[in-house]
Amino acid sequence: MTTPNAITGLLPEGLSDRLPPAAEASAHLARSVLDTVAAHGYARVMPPIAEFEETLTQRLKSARAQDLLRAVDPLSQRTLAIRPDMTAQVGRIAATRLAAAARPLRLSYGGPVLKLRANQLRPEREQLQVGAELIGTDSVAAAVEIVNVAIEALQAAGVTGITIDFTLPDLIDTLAAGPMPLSDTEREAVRSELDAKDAGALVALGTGPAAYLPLIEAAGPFHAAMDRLEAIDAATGDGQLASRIAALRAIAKPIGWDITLTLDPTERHGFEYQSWFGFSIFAEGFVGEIGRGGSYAILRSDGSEEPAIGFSLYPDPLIDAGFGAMPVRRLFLPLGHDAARAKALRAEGWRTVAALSDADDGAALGCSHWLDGDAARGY
Ligand SMILES: N[C@@H](Cc1c[nH]c[nH+]1)C(=O)O
Repeated sequence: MTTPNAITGLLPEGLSDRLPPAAEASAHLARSVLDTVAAHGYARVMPPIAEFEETLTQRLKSARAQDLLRAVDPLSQRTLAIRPDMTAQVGRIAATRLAAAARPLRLSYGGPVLKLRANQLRPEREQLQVGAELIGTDSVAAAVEIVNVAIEALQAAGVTGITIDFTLPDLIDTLAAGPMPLSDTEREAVRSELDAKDAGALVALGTGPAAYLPLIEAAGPFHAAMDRLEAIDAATGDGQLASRIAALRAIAKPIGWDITLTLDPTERHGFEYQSWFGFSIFAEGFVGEIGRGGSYAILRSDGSEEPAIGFSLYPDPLIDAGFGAMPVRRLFLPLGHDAARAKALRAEGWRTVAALSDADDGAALGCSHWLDGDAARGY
């Protein structure tokens, strides 16, 4: 007979517990990011963990029905989904309950999100997401603010070796509809070959698709890649890209020398609903992105669109690596200790662990010190 999960404590794949001290480090890191964005005027919202499936998937322009963890709600008889991303929820709040609030509207959020499938880079399906959204504009000034607040939030949390990889999520669509025409099927094929950076396969698609070949080269360290992108724009003789190029340069300009900038103009992995501008955030020593952001459009109930821009951080790998950990001083209080002295020590930042019986062992309970009369003594 197999043991029921209720007894083994087995959790579903990709879901796990955070134990001490990582659970507290996680809360501390999230607090640090939220405090940084709050200092820049972003006010926190707390959307629910689940909502009607269509409100999660239809609020942002170009968002496709995603892989969602769904359940039929016995109360409403409607399909609910657990949020895989909070940006659409913030968009819903901005478009409905905060529709009359002054723009630009700055909102922040933090909480768990659930991805239906884990990937090899991130086996966890539940992830902490902390971010900020600037609603009412997706101007260059807004992009400068969002990128810099994201960097500041990570730096305040102690992260170093940050790389920002810029992308132009709707670049292929813009070029295909203008100077470098493609049919719909060609466009999909060009996208996947550019994703794979497969020059041979791109050329084999025909002359229309082959025109996109130079874009493979326009990836890498920011300034060199930007020069190549400019050359592509000049060669198509169209200047369609000129405003995007100028915008990217303006966004890059105020970013500190200690941040590495790269450009991957056709990167679209993870940029499902972002429009003219997107960026991924990497940190040295971590595989895969630790954050992502960009411009997008929120659909209002009357069918009109509102521009917005924001970023989300996924700090779990940072927490696993020890970021957010706080040095704590734990003080064991033996039976019969001086309660007033213990209270005073707590006010000084000590964490106290009071004995409940003679059998309690402070050192075994993780205390570094014990209260001996008035004094804290090390074990
Ligand atoms: N929520 C997006 C990033 C984003 C925030 N705002 C705009 N884009 C993500 O997690 O991929």
